[in-house]
Amino acid sequence: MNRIDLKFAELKESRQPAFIPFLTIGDPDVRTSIDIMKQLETSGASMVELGVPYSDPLADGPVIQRSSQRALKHHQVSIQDVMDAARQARSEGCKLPFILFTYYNPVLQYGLERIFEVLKESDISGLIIPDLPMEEDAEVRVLAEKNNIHLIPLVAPTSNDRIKRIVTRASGFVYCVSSLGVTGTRTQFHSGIDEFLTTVKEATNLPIAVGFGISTHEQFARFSESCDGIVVGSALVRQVEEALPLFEKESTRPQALLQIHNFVRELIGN
Ligand SMILES: O=P(O)(O)OC[C@@H](O)[C@@H](O)c1c[nH]c2ccccc12
Repeated sequence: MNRIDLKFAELKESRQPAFIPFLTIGDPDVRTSIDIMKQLETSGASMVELGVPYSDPLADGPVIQRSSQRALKHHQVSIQDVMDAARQARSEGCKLPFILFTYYNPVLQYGLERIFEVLKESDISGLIIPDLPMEEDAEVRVLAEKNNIHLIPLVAPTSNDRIKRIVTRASGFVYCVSSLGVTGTRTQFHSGIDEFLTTVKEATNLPIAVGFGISTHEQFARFSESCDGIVVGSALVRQVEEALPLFEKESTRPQALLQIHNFVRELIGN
């Protein structure tokens, strides 16, 4: 058990879905990311995916690609910087369960043994590595289990007979990708999305979360029926992008955070 399990159990009691935002840490700077993390908690987030900016985000659409470029424009934002940001947010009272979101290359460079020790020290409860295939995840899974960190797998509508194998090794929750292709807001999802979600739900006792393309309350409500959690990245990152000029001046930062608050309230329903 860790913060992620406790949060899902709490939400199950109140029959509410988890709202799981994704944020590129360091966009536009780490201090602002920490302020946004705290705002997200106030506004109703259940846990948060802390994105490590990456120069080659293959699975990301234009909004998150731009966000990574902004974060990396002025300075390197490493896995260590993101874990330090998580510690800082925690020390400032943020109680959200944290999920480190990173591509595999930076993990290998950081060091597999070391990353799990520091994740644990940083009170980060989950890890998502979108480009780590199940066939290569044995060593990572062993270290994750040893450190009580959930290695959260992604399953796609095309996973088909792999779904069973992926979910039997899952931990924390299963991240169901709603559509094929890259991240980014969408008006429609994969044609067999509902059957896909049912298949995953039937294959595991773990909570299932859905992500990719969700940006409106109507979409959020629709998936609240069949999923235990809903991930929203690009639509939120877009809000950060639009609020950049307000974040730049101390006097207008509260207005920037209020814009993010209003977006979240509209998305998840007041
Ligand atoms: O951005 P969207 O369409 O709301 O999807 C969530 C997504 O951003 C987040 O979970 C994520 C960011 N980068 C990724 C790469 C692969 C899979 C998922 C992700």
